[in-house]
Amino acid sequence: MTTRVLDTGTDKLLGSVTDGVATLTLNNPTKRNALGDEMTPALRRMLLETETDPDVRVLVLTGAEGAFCAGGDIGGMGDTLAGGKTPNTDDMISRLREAQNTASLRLYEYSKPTIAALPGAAAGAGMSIALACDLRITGESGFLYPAFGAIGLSGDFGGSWLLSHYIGPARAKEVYFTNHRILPDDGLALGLFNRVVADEELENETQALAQQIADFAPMALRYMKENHNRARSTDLRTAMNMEADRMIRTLLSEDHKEGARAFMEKRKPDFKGQ
Ligand SMILES: CC(C)(COP(=O)(O)OP(=O)(O)OC[C@H]1O[C@@H](n2cnc3c(N)ncnc32)[C@H](O)[C@@H]1OP(=O)(O)O)[C@@H](O)C(=O)NCCC(=O)NCCSC(=O)/C=C1/CC=CC=CO1
Repeated sequence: MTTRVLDTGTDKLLGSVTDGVATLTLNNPTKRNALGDEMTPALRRMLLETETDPDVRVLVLTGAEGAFCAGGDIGGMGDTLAGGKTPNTDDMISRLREAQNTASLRLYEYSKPTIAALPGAAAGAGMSIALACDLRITGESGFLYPAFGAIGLSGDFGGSWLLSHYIGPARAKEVYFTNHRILPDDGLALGLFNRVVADEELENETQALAQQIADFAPMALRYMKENHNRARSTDLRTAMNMEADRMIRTLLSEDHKEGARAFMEKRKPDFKGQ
């Protein structure tokens, strides 16, 4: 096992790569890892950097010291979105759109599998970011919590869209309207959590799952993700046409040849990402 530390440029975001798995840790524990002025641009940069890093096959996003992320920093997010100037609605909308696109949308469209690991609260934009990941694994102390309603806000970072798609609009609206905390067992039953594990097992279980996925062929994983993401916005015929297109591309790949050879030779395949 070899671990490479990533230079994120700030101690508000920690990063490392171990055997094909990049782990980014939101690190602002006195504020439950709220997104602040240093963390958000670092996250944006590291998502781009890890996506293009050929050593990275799976991304894990987590939080330090018992929380995932408490969303925007309540004390400072208005000023940040105003760019330190007198608030101007259009400018603030542009800045928020940019922030959402470079976090939630980037994660949703990230060309490699992503896993959110929740050691505690994923609240506000933190919940949205967790929902933008492909898989969610939570410790017993983890939960999803909109938080917006409690402070007079409507919601951002794609949480409304994602939750509505995952659990249906009526249930998603109720979660938002009543500011309901989705605890591990409920989240598991709703299909929002893939796994619930003991808090002390969260890191190991997440790395084991990530490692299992990282052993698969990167091109196949990328196309699987695209097939599933696009399925939401298309009809069956179009979805099957796109499946066929991606299937043939993987069929012609070196990794498929290696996979087929390994099957015949009754050994584990060694996928090179070609
Ligand atoms: C449910 C909680 C996340 C965790 O509850 P708990 O574990 O009981 O912890 P607390 O005692 O409440 O909090 C510990 C300390 O952390 C501070 N803190 C927590 N969240 C934030 C935050 N978001 N911003 C700033 N500081 C925060 C809290 O004040 C405590 O500090 P002290 O020890 O000094 O007292 C719970 O903390 C909670 O509900 N938090 C608020 C969630 C929330 O409303 N988030 C914002 C939603 S809006 C949003 O996300 C919007 C944007 C828009 C702009 C840009 C970027 C992103 O999002």
